[in-house]
Amino acid sequence: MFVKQTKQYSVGVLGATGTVGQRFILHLHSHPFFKLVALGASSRSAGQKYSAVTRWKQSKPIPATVKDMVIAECTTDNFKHCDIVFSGLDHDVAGPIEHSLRQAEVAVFSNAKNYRRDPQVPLVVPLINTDHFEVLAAQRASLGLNKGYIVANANCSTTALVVPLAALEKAFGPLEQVQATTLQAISGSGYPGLPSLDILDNVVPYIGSEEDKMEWETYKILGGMTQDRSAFDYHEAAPLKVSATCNRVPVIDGHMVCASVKFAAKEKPSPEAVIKAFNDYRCDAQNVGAPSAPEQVITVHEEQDRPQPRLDRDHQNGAGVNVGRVREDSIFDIKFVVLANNVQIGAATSSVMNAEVAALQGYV
Ligand SMILES: NC(=O)C1=CN([C@@H]2O[C@H](COP(=O)(O)OP(=O)(O)OC[C@H]3O[C@@H](n4cnc5c(N)ncnc54)[C@H](OP(=O)(O)O)[C@@H]3O)[C@@H](O)[C@H]2O)C=CC1
Ligand SMILES: N[C@@H](CC(=O)OP(=O)(O)O)C(=O)O
Repeated sequence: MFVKQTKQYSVGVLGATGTVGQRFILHLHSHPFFKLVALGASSRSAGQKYSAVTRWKQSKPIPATVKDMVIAECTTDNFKHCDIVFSGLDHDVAGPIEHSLRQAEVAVFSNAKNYRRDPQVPLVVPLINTDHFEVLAAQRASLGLNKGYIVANANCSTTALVVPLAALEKAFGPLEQVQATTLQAISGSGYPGLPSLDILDNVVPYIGSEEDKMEWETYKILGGMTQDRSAFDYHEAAPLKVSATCNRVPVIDGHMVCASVKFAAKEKPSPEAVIKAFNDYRCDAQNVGAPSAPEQVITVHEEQDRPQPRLDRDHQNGAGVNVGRVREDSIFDIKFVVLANNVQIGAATSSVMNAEVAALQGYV
């Protein structure tokens, strides 16, 4: 049941000074549902004005309503007055901070990896599986909570990959095998990222634990819940097998994934049918009117040399994904390239859109 949005929610941002945190600020400083009331970062930044300590790296200026806000330490007391907290915290510290805010009855929407594997925490890409919010009742019940919960969004490369996979499953049924090779932007590793002497004129064929995350997160996102909606049972996604190879490339923003897909059904769709399925794909975030939802979830580029990070990452404010080069694969069935803005739909936009849908569906 969808509830029409009438109220404004007080929201806070943890990790507000960071790469993801800065995107949160740009999304939230004038949002139709959310009023930004609290900012948190480390003790190095706490007690100081946002503009004084943040190494602001956005082309838009720090919003006037935010620049004089004073950063707080990420304690429960400092954020328990918020209805919603968005977390762009470093994973080294996110776990206990997010947990204690949930215990204080705050709805936490997190970018960090800490709770993604928790069987009662929905791992939600808002362009795909907001129906997984159904498990929140069980999460609250098992912790004795009325309002508090944690919703995680996915790893940025996983997000790029799973959106077209979800569209293919919806149109043509289960997938059997997926092989994915990434070309990931430097901003994925936060600020200041890799030293320029490591990444300029170079490709680094290793990103710690990224391949593992792409493989199992895909199962959880595309997989189902138990029948009673009390937990996720992502091993049910079998017989899907995902193999990922991850590379860091000298691009600032925008993760590209080259994917090859094998369908479970004997009948294989043509590239034309796959393009139609991508074009036709819609999601709940659009259907419920989430303000950050893109017009088009998957934009299919017809030019042979698109999508490209520099040209396409900001299409629709980076809220959808871009696909191109859809063609037959001589070993798998179909192959294509997908580009997603890692700091928008790969991070802050996902959290904000998740919270918008949660608010519209009465979960906040
Ligand atoms: N960059 C990306 O593309 C993506 C990132 N993520 C995840 O989002 C999270 C943030 O990433 P990103 O913005 O890139 O990281 P950054 O390193 O740019 O920012 C980290 C933030 O965490 C804060 N922080 C660090 N230590 C503490 C502490 N002890 N207590 C409180 N706050 C602290 C920092 O505050 P201070 O300035 O005071 O040090 C800063 O605000 C990570 O968990 C990351 O894995 C997820 C998807 C994509
Ligand atoms: N590891 C990703 C970014 C990231 O922070 O991922 P995660 O949220 O899964 O830790 C990258 O380097 O591009």
